[in-house]
Amino acid sequence: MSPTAQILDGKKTAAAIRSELTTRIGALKERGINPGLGTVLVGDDPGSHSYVAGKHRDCEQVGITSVRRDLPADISQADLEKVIDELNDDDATTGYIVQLPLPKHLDANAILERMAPEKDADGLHPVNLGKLVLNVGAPLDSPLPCTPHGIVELLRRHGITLNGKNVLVVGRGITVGRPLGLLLTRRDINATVTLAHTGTVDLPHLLRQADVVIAAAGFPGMIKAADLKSDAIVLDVGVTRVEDPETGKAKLTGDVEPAAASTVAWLSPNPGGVGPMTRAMLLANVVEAAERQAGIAVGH
Ligand SMILES: Nc1nc(=O)c2c([nH]1)NC[C@@H]1CN(c3ccc(C(=O)N[C@@H](CCC(=O)O)C(=O)O)cc3)C=[N+]21
Repeated sequence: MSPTAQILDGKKTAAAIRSELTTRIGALKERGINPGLGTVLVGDDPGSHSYVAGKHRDCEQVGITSVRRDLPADISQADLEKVIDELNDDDATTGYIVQLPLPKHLDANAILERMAPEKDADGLHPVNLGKLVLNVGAPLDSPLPCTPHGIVELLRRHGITLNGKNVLVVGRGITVGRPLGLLLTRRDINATVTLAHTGTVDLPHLLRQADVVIAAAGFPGMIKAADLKSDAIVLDVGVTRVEDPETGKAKLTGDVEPAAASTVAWLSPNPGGVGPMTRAMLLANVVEAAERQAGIAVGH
């Protein structure tokens, strides 16, 4: 079957956002403010390395200074905390991220909590997640988590509203599913959200009722085309690295069966969908943090 779904084009949308941000970065620089992103990467996972490299390329493109802190896989909690303290105190770093997941011997929650909340470019600090729960602030006073924000922006810029729709989020991870459920149930978005996870008993039953499916579970092919409504809007967020049997090279695969491209109404491709939007929203968080730190109204 040929593809019939309309494409939620994350690559193109992210490029438009980067271009808007370039203007705001120019305005900041005219006032003598240089937004700067720091990245903290622990260990040598190839996937994490490639994501972090992408973030630095994006920064370069829009005129954000970026600094890398690449640390050995066996770094101690105390030494990693020292790096966090340095970044909190470094005026050149207006925002930074700690690439997740961290090696198992490290306490990721303690690291996130040690970050200065106003420098949290990922929106994953407990204070910023708390503001999301309390429904205050973001994006004016606090950053939103990048992937949930990217999903909302991708839909909005394709003219899709969620008011009154049944949205099924698959996955309860801290970077996507959990905060996404909170964001989509805000009054201004007004979706009815079901949050499914590995303990869900009858996923196909939920899929058949869903107007919108956001798959962020990390299991390739777990969302079957046959279970999706023909008018469904489907966002494929999951990223799993698998080896291409033909070339032997690593490639990225989403959670949605590829056949869905010819059975549903809208589909975000993967790659080329939510991934680029996540990166664009990271840049937006860095710019907004610099605007707040300079006392400029966010978005101006
Ligand atoms: N502290 C933290 N913040 C994160 O935002 C974070 C993280 N840890 N850990 C891992 C996940 C994963 N993630 C992706 C970002 C961009 C793409 C992306 O741009 N993907 C491209 C393809 C990139 C490629 O081919 O390598 C695409 O979908 O088109 C994918 C995945 C951010 N994460």
